[in-house]
Amino acid sequence: MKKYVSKFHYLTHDLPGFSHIQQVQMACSAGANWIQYRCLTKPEDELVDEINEIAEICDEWGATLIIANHYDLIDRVDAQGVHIDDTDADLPTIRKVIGQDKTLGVSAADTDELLKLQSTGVVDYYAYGPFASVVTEEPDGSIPIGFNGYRQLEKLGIEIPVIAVGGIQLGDVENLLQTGVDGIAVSSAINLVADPATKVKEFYRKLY
Ligand SMILES: Cc1ncc(COP(=O)(O)OP(=O)(O)O)c(N)n1
Ligand SMILES: Cc1nc(C(=O)O)sc1CCOP(=O)(O)O
Ligand SMILES: [Mg+2]
Repeated sequence: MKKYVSKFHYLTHDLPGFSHIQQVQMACSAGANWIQYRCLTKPEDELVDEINEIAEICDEWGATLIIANHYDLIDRVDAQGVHIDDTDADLPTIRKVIGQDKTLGVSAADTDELLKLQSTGVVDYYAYGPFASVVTEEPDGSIPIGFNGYRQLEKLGIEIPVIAVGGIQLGDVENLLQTGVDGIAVSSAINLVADPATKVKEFYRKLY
């Protein structure tokens, strides 16, 4: 079943002084229609309450909510889907757990991983990157793929939406779209600036 996948994925981040709930309120009120809750610090019981609070905000604004990694929580939260950052995860099992109606996104760092994911037949979109270096992470040896990395995709016969991710700045958007990617995912370029809501609006103006 083909599912709608937005051209713009806003990702929350664990930040002092700017909670996930505040981030989602900011993004939705600035017009974001696709929110990924990406919390790497809280225990599961706290996650459920926070996700459901965030789900209410998303409902109010008509935004889609995706949760990062915690697919086992899908029956306890009001979210449209999950994003899995481990390419080696057992994706057919995850699909069985979440069901056919939920959206399943997965991260990939090279073309072999993209093709491997495609062969599973259970993924709705790929997040492919990093496009550039990710300022919020320790270097993990992954090589930024740059514009050329996305241009190679046409030859591969990838049929599922590809979302560019990792180190994307506003000024990269036009050139990224020209490579043929279906959308972009952004966290730091919004969450770490003085006026994140204005930045969300600027990303939307570039994308639509
Ligand atoms: C849309 C989207 N893209 C990427 C990620 C997470 O990034 P990744 O590098 O795959 O995972 P970490 O190891 O950094 O957690 C995401 N959550 N969503
Ligand atoms: C957390 C994360 N890691 C990525 C990787 O490719 O390793 S992409 C990503 C999502 C956010 O990226 P940004 O903050 O640069 O927008
Ligand atoms: Mg990463």
